[in-house]
Amino acid sequence: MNSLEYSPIACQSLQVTVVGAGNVGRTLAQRLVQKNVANVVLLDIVPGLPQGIALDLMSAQSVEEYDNKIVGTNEYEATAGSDVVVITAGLPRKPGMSRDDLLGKNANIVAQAAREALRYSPTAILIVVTNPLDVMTYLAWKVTGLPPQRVIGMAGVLDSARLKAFIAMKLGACPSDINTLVLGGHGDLMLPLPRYCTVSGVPITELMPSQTIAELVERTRNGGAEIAALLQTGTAYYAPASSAGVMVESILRNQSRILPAATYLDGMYGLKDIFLGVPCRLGCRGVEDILEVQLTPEEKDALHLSAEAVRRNIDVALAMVKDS
Ligand SMILES: NC(=O)c1ccc[n+]([C@@H]2O[C@H](COP(=O)([O-])OP(=O)(O)OC[C@H]3O[C@@H](n4cnc5c(N)ncnc54)[C@H](O)[C@@H]3O)[C@@H](O)[C@H]2O)c1
Ligand SMILES: O=C(O)C[C@H](O)C(=O)O
Repeated sequence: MNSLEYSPIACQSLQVTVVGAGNVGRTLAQRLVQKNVANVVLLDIVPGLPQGIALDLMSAQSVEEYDNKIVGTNEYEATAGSDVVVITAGLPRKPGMSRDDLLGKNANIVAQAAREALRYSPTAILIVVTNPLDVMTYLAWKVTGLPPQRVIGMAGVLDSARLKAFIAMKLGACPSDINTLVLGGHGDLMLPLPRYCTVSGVPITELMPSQTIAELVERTRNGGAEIAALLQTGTAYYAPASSAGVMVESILRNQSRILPAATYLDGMYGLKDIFLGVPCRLGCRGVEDILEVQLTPEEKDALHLSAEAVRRNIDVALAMVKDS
């Protein structure tokens, strides 16, 4: 053979659209292609930005040895046929702001992104990352009219991972030996559950005094704000991108991983018509199951308090996008 003539093989690859090519979006895109999870279409409103990042990541292909491809675009048409859509578009908070302060800026961005992306990929599963997370996930579900199991918010994996990191640092343990569970909304009232946290199966309540556990719980609740204050410009993105990445992977590889995520509750945990973080089985149909863990009366009250904080903003968000 003296010439390189490739005959194209008709094959269909998995495709993920990532809306928003900022810190979280571009890092997620990198993770997905480097782990060979799927091809990625990276979309942003800024002309040239997603195209530049895509070209940079394609240039790393031979060095890092991955096969999946990434293209950048400003047009939703180019995202057609995606299996999963992840929305990371929107503003991050600045130090001193709460995530809820982003509602006014991000509601229309998320509503438009969800509608447009689903118009071109009508069978996709939608993962929302933009804050305020639980409200934006509800909004994306409402404006797309998708079955609720196909709309999922990313936060619980991140919050649980932060708690794992803090436990590992405190005990000098290996993070992958640690299991944690954080329920509720992705806000100041999230509910880390020490009773369900273990190191190689041993409850942390047997490994640390309650005062230390209380400090780690508080640090987890403030985990996002702690990083925002250190960075000064922007918020966390490596762990958020990793967290969204494992959710995408569990869906596309039908791994059935049980991961905490914002899902639609219709009676479970005594809550109705709300997206809130609880353990979900994620597979090829999206949320395949929701696990209802046993809660003490105090934990249940705390979960409901967190839900109320989310619920207060849902109507505000819906009113914002009503006429757009
Ligand atoms: N759920 C979580 O746990 C979690 C974790 C980290 C960040 N976040 C949130 O994710 C969002 C993004 O964070 P980031 O750090 O990547 O911000 P960033 O500012 O780095 O990136 C945001 C990107 O969105 C783009 N964008 C804005 N409007 C758009 C539109 N209409 N269509 C397409 N793209 C648009 C911007 O051009 C920018 O590139 C923020 O709201 C942040 O609070 C959530
Ligand atoms: O803290 C933020 O605003 C970003 C994100 O929600 C996080 O927890 O890192």
